[in-house]
Amino acid sequence: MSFRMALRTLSAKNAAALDKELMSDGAFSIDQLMELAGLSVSQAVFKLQPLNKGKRILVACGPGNNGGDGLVAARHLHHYGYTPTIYYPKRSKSELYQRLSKQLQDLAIPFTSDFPSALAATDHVVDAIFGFSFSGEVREPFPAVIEALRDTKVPVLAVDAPSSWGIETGPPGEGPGKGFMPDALISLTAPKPLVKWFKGRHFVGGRFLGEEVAERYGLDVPRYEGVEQVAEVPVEGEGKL
Ligand SMILES: NC(=O)C1=CN([C@@H]2O[C@H](COP(=O)(O)OP(=O)(O)OC[C@H]3O[C@@H](n4cnc5c(N)ncnc54)[C@H](O)[C@@H]3O)[C@@H](O)[C@H]2O)[C@@H](O)CC1
Ligand SMILES: [K+]
Repeated sequence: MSFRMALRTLSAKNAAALDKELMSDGAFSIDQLMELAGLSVSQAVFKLQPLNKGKRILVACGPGNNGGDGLVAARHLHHYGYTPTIYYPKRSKSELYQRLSKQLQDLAIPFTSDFPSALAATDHVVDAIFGFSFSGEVREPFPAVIEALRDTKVPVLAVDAPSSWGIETGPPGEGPGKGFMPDALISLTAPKPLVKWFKGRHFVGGRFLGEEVAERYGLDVPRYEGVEQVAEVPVEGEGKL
């Protein structure tokens, strides 16, 4: 395979443990981590879809923290000059999500319940449906959404994982996600084992990991340039992160 670099990966179990540790011993709040994760996602969009190539960004959000990253990214994208639209069919009732949604509403960012129409009228899609806690068969209302993402010609950026892929096992052999290969992926904190099957542009974001924690979890901290919140994983032979 020509693409994958030797960045060490983080299993779903360790990703959850690391999150927990950052929010206990690490003294981070979920809001902070999500803000930094979403900021990274917005910067990956900026690299993939410069403003002069089309400003309409459809952000598909799932019910968990992966969806939260999408909500945060949409807010940043608005401030960069994009026109985001949110598809968020299973809204979390938690206070954090209500605040993130309110912030978007105050910016007059539209929420849609008609995913196919929104997809037909966008320049880029952010797949923030499921991340490292996805398991089992895709439940309603998401199968049709995953199928639409699989079949669309609009470029798709997946957040942390292509939604419906197994975190350790990669592309599903059946179901709506069979054959789904997003154009780009942004891994948060560290790539998950599924990256070994991913073909496309690959970024790492979530610039909050210190060397000591990274070492303990057996991870590499990517070489972020200057103020960048994302680092692109180079094609093998093009240099090392
Ligand atoms: N340390 C990090 O890297 C950070 C990661 N964050 C994000 O948090 C994500 C993980 O968030 P969560 O643990 O909340 O989980 P996810 O957002 O991955 O998904 C969990 C949600 O999806 C639902 N779900 C799971 N399997 C399903 C299925 N088969 N069909 C339908 N619904 C299903 C669950 O009921 C739950 O509501 C990461 O992937 C990343 O995007 C950030 O928000 C914070 C910092
Ligand atoms: K995703």
